[in-house]
Amino acid sequence: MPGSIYQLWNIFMRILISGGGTGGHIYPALAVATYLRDTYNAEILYLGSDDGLETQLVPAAGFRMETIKAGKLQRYVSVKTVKGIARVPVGMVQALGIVRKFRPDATFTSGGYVAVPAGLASKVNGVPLLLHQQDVPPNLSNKLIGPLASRISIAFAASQQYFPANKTLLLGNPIRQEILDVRQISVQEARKRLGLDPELPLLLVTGGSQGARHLNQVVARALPELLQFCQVLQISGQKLFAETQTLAESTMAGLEESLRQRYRLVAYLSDEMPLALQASELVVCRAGAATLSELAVLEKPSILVPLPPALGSSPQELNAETFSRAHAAEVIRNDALKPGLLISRVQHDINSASLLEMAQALKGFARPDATQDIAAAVVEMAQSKDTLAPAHKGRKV
Ligand SMILES: CC(=O)N[C@H]1[C@@H](OP(=O)(O)OP(=O)(O)OC[C@H]2O[C@@H](n3ccc(=O)[nH]c3=O)[C@H](O)[C@@H]2O)O[C@H](CO)[C@@H](O)[C@@H]1O
Repeated sequence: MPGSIYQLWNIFMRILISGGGTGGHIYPALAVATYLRDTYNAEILYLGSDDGLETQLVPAAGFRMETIKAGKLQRYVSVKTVKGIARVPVGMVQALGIVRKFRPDATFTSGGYVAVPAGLASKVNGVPLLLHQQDVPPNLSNKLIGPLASRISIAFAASQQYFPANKTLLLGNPIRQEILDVRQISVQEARKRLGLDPELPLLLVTGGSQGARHLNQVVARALPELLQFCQVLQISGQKLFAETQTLAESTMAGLEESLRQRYRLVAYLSDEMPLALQASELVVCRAGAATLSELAVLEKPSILVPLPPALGSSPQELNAETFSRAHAAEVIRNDALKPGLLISRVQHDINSASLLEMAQALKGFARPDATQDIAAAVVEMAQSKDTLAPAHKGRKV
């Protein structure tokens, strides 16, 4: 509890935060950093890669940042791999210097290759490290620095199998406040605020922060049938907007205007994303960790089309499997997704008790307090400086 004496003490608390690469790694780190700063008055330094998305997002969020040369960790060999390896020792030396100078009381990392030198440099300097695992299976950087961590926070219980039980805490993924707040608004009201029909079921389609081409195309082809019984809000992803629009216009060409009105295509939603999730009856999406955590908190049933591992090293199939095994979501494999199958599944779900069943099962995955719980665990580590201090909530799994 951050009382006044604590806050006085906390003026002197310094926390190093690191995580990079995709928004999927940076946003949770920023959520925890913001909570630590605003609630515990902690001094934050963000350690990022000099060529990552964090160079834009972190200063925009108002945090001090130091950057290093972090090598990209790839499981295959290419020119990039060699260049990446060459950057590793340089980045390590830079990280060591930054940690020595800042002298943090604790470090929090949320994945991405920059987390490796941040974690190593913290360990070398005796700084306790809390490492956050967002997806069900650990990513490469977390596999590398997992053994150095004092604590590991996991988002889903299924991750427990990858880490030692005595230092693992099931705390969930940080979720932005706007998503938590939108629970106060009814589904009908959310649709109204988006200018949609308040009474017609809404199918939300999202391929994660970048969009998913195959998902976009299958949905666009299914529109003439889907629009007979629901309205569709499709988020294509910035780069895929034009091609999705062209396809959707051609498949809807013969449809009467009243049905065409039921379709809305956008490239990306920023402030309106929480409303769009809350307005939906069913979501068709990839199985990224942040998306799944948001669906759980809002109890939104979904048909998950996980990104297949062949397109990179995707943890999404395991994420999706975890949800479907608990009946918290349905799964269609990427290569099995065809317009006919999508139409029949959506039609069946919208008119059946399976939506209620999924909503009920999602409660088991919902962790609305993740940000504050993770922040509290970081503070506890910082205060005790004990690398294996007892869990603040005793929620070890
Ligand atoms: C291709 C890839 O590498 N994907 C990974 C990436 O996913 P990605 O970066 O796509 O992250 P997620 O799907 O987990 O989350 C997407 C986030 O973007 C938000 N959003 C999305 C669309 C939109 O229009 N507006 C908006 O605000 C969602 O609300 C959510 O908060 O990081 C995740 C978390 O480590 C991993 O699980 C994914 O496997």
